[in-house]
Amino acid sequence: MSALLEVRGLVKTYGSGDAATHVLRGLTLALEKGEMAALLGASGSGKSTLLTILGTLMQPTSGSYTMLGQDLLAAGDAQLTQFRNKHIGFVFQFHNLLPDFTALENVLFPTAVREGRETAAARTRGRDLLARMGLADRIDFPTANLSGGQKQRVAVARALMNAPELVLADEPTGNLDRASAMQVMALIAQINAEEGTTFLISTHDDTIAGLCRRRVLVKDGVVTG
Ligand SMILES: Nc1ncnc2c1ncn2[C@@H]1O[C@H](COP(=O)(O)OP(=O)(O)OP(=O)(O)O)[C@@H](O)[C@H]1O
Repeated sequence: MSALLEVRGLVKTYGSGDAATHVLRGLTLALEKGEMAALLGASGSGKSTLLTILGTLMQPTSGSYTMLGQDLLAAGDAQLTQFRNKHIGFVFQFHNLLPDFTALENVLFPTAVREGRETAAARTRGRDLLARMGLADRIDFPTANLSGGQKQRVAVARALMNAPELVLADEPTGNLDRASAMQVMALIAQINAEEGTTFLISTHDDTIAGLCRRRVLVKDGVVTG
């Protein structure tokens, strides 16, 4: 495996003065290409903060961040947007799907908006991903009519649409029952094995963490294990 990303000495402080919350206190973490890692830590330890910074959606207070050889803290907004669209996928606990649109439209939407058009190749990839998520018979269903587990599988397919090197998942199984959670994790593991996509998955659930090959524990603002 080779290096995908590295953050060093990451500090994130929200607010200032008496109201300051010191969340990350010099955190260092490297992820290799093809890793599947669980991100663990008590509530409020900074997991979402770290995922948001890794996703280039927020700047740290200080520290360094390189991914695929690029210094992402030196990049401008337009450059970051382009980098994020190409290389990073996101899955959240609340999937943010458009309920009136079909599963396929939801998967294609971000790519179509970015490119200003919807290509045949994109439709083929979207259909293929939904089929691999076990949703071949739900491709043309409005997502409002899908179960929670099915919706989350659509969200995983959407995150994978551009074949990103990195997928950041913030409690992706947090509101699913055990069977659906295990199904989503099995599909993530399959994509990890087949496409070499790196996953960093925050979770409070030991069983979910046990399905990942590596555990990253955040405590007192640093990685402790
Ligand atoms: N925008 C913000 N402004 C001020 N404080 C914030 C902001 N976002 C998060 N925090 C604080 O930073 C700390 C870390 O929050 P974060 O959401 O990163 O933790 P977490 O580990 O993801 O928690 P959980 O497991 O409960 O989701 C918390 O104390 C939170 O209240």
